[in-house]
Amino acid sequence: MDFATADLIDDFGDELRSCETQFRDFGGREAFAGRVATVRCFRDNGLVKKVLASPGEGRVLVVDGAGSLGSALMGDMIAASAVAAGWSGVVINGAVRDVVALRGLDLGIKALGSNPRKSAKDGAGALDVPVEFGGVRFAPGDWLYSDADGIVLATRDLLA
Ligand SMILES: O=C([O-])CC(=O)C(=O)O
Repeated sequence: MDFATADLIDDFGDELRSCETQFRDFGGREAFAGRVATVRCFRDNGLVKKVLASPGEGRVLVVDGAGSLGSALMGDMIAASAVAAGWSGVVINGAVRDVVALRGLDLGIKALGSNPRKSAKDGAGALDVPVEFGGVRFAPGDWLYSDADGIVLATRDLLA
């Protein structure tokens, strides 16, 4: 997959949404793209764990953790299961942990920061609902493109 988000913005302009959140890159894959699946949760990663263990088919999981840095919503075990299941990337409006190990995984990972504390696993939250942060709405089925410059969203596959 060969793209730059800056070029996509130049080429497609107002058709695209771009996220204002200043994420950090934690994964071994700097550029990633795919259709969006979503989870909304708060300091509970039961749903994140379940979804990332199911077939990813090249998609990107967008997790709205309400911006909480109080506990990690993904660590190296869950991230490794995402690689094995064929996910392209994970965007987390929240924290991760096992930062050193995450760097070695062939997965795009953007998150706000890290916290060694783990989250609850009750599975509280919602699956495949539209979520909003950084001034943009992430809807299931959208196309997401992410690289070092940031994240852009489209309603269709811009690279097709
Ligand atoms: O289990 C968790 O909550 C997160 C974690 O540490 C992992 O994915 O390895």
